[in-house]
Amino acid sequence: MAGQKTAILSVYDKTGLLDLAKGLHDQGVRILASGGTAKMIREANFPVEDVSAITKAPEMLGGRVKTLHPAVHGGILARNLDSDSKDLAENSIDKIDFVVCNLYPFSETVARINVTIPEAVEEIDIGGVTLLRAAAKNHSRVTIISDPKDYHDFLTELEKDGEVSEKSRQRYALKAFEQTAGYDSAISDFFRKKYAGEGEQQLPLRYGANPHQKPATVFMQDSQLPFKVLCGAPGYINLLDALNAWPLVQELSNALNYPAAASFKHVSPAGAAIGVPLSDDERKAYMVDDIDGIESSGLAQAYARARGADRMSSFGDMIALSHEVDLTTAKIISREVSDGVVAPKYTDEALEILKKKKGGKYLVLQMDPDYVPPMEETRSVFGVNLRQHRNDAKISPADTFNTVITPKNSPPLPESALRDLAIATISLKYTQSNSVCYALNGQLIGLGAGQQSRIHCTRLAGDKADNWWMRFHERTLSLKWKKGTKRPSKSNAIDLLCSGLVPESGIERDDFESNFEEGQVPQVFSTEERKAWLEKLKDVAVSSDAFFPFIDNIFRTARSGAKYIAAPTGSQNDGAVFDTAEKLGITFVEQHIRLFHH
Ligand SMILES: NC(=O)c1ncn([C@@H]2O[C@H](COP(=O)(O)O)[C@@H](O)[C@H]2O)c1NC=O
Repeated sequence: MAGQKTAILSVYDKTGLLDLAKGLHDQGVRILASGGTAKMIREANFPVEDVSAITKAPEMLGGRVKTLHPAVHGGILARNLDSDSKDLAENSIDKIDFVVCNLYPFSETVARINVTIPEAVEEIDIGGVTLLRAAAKNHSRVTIISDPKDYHDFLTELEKDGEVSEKSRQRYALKAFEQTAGYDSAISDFFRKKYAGEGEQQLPLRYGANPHQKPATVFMQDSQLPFKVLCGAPGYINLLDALNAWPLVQELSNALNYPAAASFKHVSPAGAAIGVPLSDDERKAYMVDDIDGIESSGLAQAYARARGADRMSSFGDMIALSHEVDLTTAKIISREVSDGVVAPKYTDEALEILKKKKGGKYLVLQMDPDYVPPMEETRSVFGVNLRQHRNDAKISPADTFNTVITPKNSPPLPESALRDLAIATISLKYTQSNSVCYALNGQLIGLGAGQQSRIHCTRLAGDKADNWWMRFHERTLSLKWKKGTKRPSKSNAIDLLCSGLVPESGIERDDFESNFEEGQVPQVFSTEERKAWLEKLKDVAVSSDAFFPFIDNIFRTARSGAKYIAAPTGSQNDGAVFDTAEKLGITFVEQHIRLFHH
């Protein structure tokens, strides 16, 4: 019939099929359908032709080939071009105007327990995906309906206007493209689990963020994982830590030309540092004074500093190291409570030590140092996808801290200040926001992460910096431990002493005292002693991941020896913030890039 439109129907889910067939018939549309679809329409007494009426070929191979034929796809893909019309005419093919198709239930099938590969294979829809993609490709002329929920609106529009608008065709085409994309990704997910070597492109994880969150997995879509597991079995949070800690040390090392280390907990650094040589007091405070050869290993000194920044928070850390792990560094790690380490390389002897840790369960990851992540990063939260350009802002001591706001006519910042500002700022780039970081001597000394208010970050980081500094007080350095006191207990007792929280009496006091030799329990610090010692903390560099909204932050940093502050500007209170810094003798540098991280 001249001018008659043609629809091809091939649906697994036959919901609403008869209403659709009736509606199409009422509009004078010629209906072609594949086997089961045609059968159902025919049994309801609506006119329908088998696809074989145009293909002149039977369905074959048990349904593997039904609609895969030039008579179908020529009819769908032909444009309104003379050359296409000529091709169709020469091959006696009619144009198809509407395609209605939904696919074999692959996801539902593979979700069944114990599904076999042959069962899954038979559920891979070929002809349907081809129908969807061909019709969606040619949506400038063809309408593709892939969702039974759209039958009603489609028919209503057809009845009203006698055709489907361009806008509707675009919307339906997009839906079809999304469906084929989702379908293909379900298929590749299934076969990745079956065929990709474990640890190559994918890796099952013990569980997700919590033990009841199973299953959990890590995978790459079209390439190998950028790390190898040399020992242990990573958990979900281990990998979140490792994949934040690794770029942090890589950036630190590249920016400052030193080996770098980070000690991560819950996706924020507890410590980060470069391998600046350690003083005798630092070796004592960081509990590495008995490590032979530490002075000749930059990496070991970097980790001693990173771990030493906040020993309590580093308990059970995920470590990142920028360079090949040597014996000295492995020795330091081997006696700390730690969950795992990521590094580009390990010497044989270092690896041997690490593999023995935690009864052979210590996580050792080898990172590909040449791995470059894609510029776009996507995550899904509550079923909703979020995509952004990666934070590829480059922070360097030479270029990032040149806009000195106060004092006016400031001389150039000393190299040590530029180094420490860079360490603090690069650390913030990989710290959960809000965040403020204090740094000195090539290492982070106090970090306030994940607070909703900036002053709470500034206080938390400042209190940690104070605590760190109290650990260098002579009394702390010369504590007399009871024989057998374990390193974590020492760190806890030191933390209590240094933060001024030792109670006067009671079982907590008894517990504190139990760490020391008889008659050697340290005096707590008096208010005057604390004040006098903290006044000696100087030249501290402070960085903030966003502007300071109030001057209280500046007051707080000054109490912990701040001499340099780098922060973005843009607050209504900028003027007051700068003035306060100037009054307190602090050099305030504008750092132009906001560094929120989540
Ligand atoms: N092989 C083919 O040519 C083919 N053409 C369409 N299908 C699918 O067959 C199903 C409909 O089959 P039936 O009409 O026989 O119930 C639809 O899910 C459709 O996506 C096919 N099946 C698999 O690829």
